[in-house]
Amino acid sequence: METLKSAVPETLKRMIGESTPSDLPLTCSSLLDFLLQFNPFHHMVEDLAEPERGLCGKNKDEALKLKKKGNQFFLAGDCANALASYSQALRVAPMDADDMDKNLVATLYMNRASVFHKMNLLAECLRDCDRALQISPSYAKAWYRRGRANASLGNYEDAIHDLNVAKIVESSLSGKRQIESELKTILDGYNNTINSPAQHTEDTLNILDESHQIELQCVTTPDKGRGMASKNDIPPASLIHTEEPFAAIILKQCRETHCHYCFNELSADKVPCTSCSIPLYCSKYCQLQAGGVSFQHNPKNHDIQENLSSNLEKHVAKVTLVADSERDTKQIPEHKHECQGVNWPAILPPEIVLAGRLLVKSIIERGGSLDNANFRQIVDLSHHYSTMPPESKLELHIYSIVLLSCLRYFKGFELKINGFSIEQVVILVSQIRVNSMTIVRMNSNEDHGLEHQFRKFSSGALTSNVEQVKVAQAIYETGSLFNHSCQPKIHVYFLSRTLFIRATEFVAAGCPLELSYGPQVGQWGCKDRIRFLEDEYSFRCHCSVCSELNLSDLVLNAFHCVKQNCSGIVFDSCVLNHEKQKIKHYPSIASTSRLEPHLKVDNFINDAIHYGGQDTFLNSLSSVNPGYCLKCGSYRDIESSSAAVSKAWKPIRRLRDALGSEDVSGTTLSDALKCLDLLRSTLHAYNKSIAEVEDSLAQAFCLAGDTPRAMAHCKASIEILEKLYNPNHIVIGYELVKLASIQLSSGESTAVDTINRVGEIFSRYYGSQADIIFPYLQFLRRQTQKL
Ligand SMILES: C[S@@+](CC[C@H](N)C(=O)[O-])C[C@H]1O[C@@H](n2cnc3c(N)ncnc32)[C@H](O)[C@@H]1O
Repeated sequence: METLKSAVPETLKRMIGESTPSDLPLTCSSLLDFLLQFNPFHHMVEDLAEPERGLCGKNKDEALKLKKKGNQFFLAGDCANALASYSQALRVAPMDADDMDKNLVATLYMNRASVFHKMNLLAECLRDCDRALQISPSYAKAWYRRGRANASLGNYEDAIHDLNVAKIVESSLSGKRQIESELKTILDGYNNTINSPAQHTEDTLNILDESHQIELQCVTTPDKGRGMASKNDIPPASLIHTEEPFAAIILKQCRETHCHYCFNELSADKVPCTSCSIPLYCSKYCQLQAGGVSFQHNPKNHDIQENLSSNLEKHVAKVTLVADSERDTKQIPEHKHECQGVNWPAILPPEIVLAGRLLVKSIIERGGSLDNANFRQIVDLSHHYSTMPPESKLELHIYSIVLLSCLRYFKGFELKINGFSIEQVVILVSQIRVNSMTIVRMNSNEDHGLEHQFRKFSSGALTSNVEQVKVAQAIYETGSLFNHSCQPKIHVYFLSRTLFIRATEFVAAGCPLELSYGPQVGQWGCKDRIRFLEDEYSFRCHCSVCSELNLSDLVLNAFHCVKQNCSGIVFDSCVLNHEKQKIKHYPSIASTSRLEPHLKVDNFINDAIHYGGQDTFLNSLSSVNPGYCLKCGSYRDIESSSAAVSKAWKPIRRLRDALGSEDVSGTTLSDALKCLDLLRSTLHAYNKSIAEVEDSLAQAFCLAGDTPRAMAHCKASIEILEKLYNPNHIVIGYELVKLASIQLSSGESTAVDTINRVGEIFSRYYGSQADIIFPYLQFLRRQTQKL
């Protein structure tokens, strides 16, 4: 890329750097003309797109080496390494390669099944046996292994069928004898079970959610362009929108850990792509959805069928034939055009590969090429091409030409490279930058212990969400029309690839439905939020809370009045100037009619600070200087106070490090307590830093087994959060989970109320899916039954 960038003549670079969307036909075709006569460009495209040069193809020799390694590990009893070697071998093994008269892939699945069996991972073992048998239906060892795994799972009828088929297809006498003895043991076990009373099986959780009749409409405002609103009132916790992505792509850091189609965590029996060595899937279903039916096995069922009873014949068909539901790909396979063993999907940035997916899908859907006279844009989404830095515009031009050149190697459709098609890709990537959503997953949580809950919720900054992993980037056509608010009333989450949007509060008909793209009120001050949105999303936030005064923005980073019994606020110059600017820019702040009750200054005047009314407050804010108390006018030296605060953070950081290593000494704890006193006397009572320190101290006392003090600090942090956020905010829910775990470990019955409140908060955000996304909620409820 650097070679191409530096080779572009300066005049062309400038032209591209200064271009607007209407200049694109010219800039794109000029750059194409230049690159076409520049040899390194052709070499680069060949390296990326020629299958013979690709490193992402299958490789039989490599697979055989890995298989051998796997066998050695297995024999030495090293299951973890055997598993890793077989999985890697599966990734590179060509689907049609044979190894000692057997299909290599089938053998590898079978070997991996043996490892799973040894590790007692029986469901994984069964799935791998099925995969081996779908390729080689007369694979005796796979039937035998399947039978034993089924027997261990108590599926005796299946086990007996499996072993009967194994006996028929096994060629050696000793093998047949071994199977017979196994069959006898299983039959004995089976006879015992049919004589014992039937077991009650639990109903699986019904995850269907309530569906309110909510009708959405697209509305346009001058400040934010198009946005979504509802035609009717929306009660809290209602599901307002679900959608599948138009196209999606896994992020590079999750390629080895998450399924490349559904983005859930990969299980141990992951399945590779059938034609290249890049994607990994959690199941055959995902593999087929993403890659399409690219490799057809021709299982020779008739080899064994003639010796089978009709019962066994049915059993063999059930196991070896891929179910139609799996084969039936509902959408255009996203990975198919990338799947040539070529390098470009692994090397180009994800947003460019995603643009390729969008482009291909849209060409196939329209059943033609890109040279359509009526063709405006691939998707109807907004972009900020004009405001991009010149360097980004140049990169975007080059990447678009490289992407189109790579896609031409795919034979599935016709693609011309010209000013028009390049322009389409440049705009498409610009749209992806503004509109793509990041799909996140909660970190898996196998340990449901109370202490673990506490630590899990304490990790990271207090107000950040529970450990979330960014797994994929996706374009949702309707989802992209939701604008941003720093105090949203709706919430986004994902299950597999599906987007869910739910109202967390009541939303009146006609009100904008806005979600949070980034930080919210209470997380960062207004100035920082605005800068973040400008840097990351290239727009100046015009949400209602950024144009109004609100308690969180005012107190989040404020100082305490020097008079300890005065509850006044003291601002530093930065915050004060910003808030004054707000008043200047938004004169309507002075009109109480725009103020909604929650967290607005109005409320907080009546609540804690008693400034004598909105007007008085606004007047004092406009006239006060940094360092002076807004209420009594006393002066605090902000410079020395800030220095004292940053000094106080040192012992707090030590405490956090100690918490990380779970070894908090008495001195560390008492130093941190002294710092808390200092922070409390220097910072405003609702300053978020105090809440964060209270939270760390709660954690430390929890670790030390001093639950009463842990509880007091946890409650103190909740008290502050309740001032910064609305009472049903998920951040308070997270903190309440910590409180509940402390209450439970000290046997307090108040835990029941806390957990009920947590349940209410979480269901506003996730509806009945809360229990699926946060399994520990059920765990906590179960713990209360022991009280
Ligand atoms: C994902 S799109 C939302 C739909 C977009 N308004 C449209 O007309 O297609 C994001 C863009 O909407 C605009 N936008 C969203 N929220 C905004 C806000 N709070 N203030 C100003 N502009 C906003 C910005 O231009 C942003 O880049």
